[in-house]
Amino acid sequence: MTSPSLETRDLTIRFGGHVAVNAVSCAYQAGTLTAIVGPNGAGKTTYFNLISGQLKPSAGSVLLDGRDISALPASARCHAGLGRAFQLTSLFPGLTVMENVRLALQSRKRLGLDLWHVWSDHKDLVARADAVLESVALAGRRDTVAALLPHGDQRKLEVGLLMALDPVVYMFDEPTAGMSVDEVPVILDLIRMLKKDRSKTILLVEHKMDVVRELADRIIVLHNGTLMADGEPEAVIASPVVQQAYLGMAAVEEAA
Ligand SMILES: Nc1ncnc2c1ncn2[C@@H]1O[C@H](COP(=O)(O)OP(=O)(O)OP(=O)(O)O)[C@@H](O)[C@H]1O
Repeated sequence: MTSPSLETRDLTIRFGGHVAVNAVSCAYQAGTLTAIVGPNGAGKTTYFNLISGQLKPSAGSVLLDGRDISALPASARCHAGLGRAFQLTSLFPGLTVMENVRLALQSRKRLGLDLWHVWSDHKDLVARADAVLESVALAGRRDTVAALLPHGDQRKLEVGLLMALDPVVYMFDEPTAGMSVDEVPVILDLIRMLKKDRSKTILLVEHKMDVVRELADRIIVLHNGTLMADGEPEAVIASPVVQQAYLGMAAVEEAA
């Protein structure tokens, strides 16, 4: 087996006396989508926050391509290749769709204040930004101000910004939450498209078991901050302990 692109080792965080994530060790391979499931309060978002650097662990480490990134702040982890979708908070609402993507491409190349490079690379950036907009089906909206986009298109733009950063690892925390019935398939199509790139590792926190079942190559289950199941979707979903105690019969019936 090839070395994992992302790994957590004994990752732990305590809030006062409460252990929200408890010694979670897990390795994630390129070319796989892992769904992280578990009941409310299981520690899924906290685990994500520890990986992306929004929270500092009480113990344990995070490795990206074998490098220990535990001491890096969130912004440096992003530059190192961890791409996390934050629902709409990463958009510049007053800029156009094209300008948003162009800025994301520039930030990846760390061109921010180097005016000569900004100028000489401008045409290349615009061409690449157009390619990103094409892949997220927003080419027709390139000159629209982001704030004026319908909600579903804003979410597509957010995925486009993430793609512009070309991360090694994509992290989605309930990407379809709050979306209308029409918008959900659009985001799921984008995740399916990202999955085709076998060099990428995708982590997905998702409550909807039908979505998990369709997209996941592997499911891990967190409960009370502890990793309590890990394996292929069918086996994890079918395991009695997960069905009865942790997913709830409603979720299991929905997935059937
Ligand atoms: N900053 C914090 N301070 C104190 N407790 C916290 C903090 N963040 C999370 N927790 C607690 O840690 C536990 C795990 O929360 P978390 O949000 O990670 O669960 P989750 O699995 O993502 O839940 P949900 O599915 O409802 O989003 C909860 O008991 C929560 O109250």
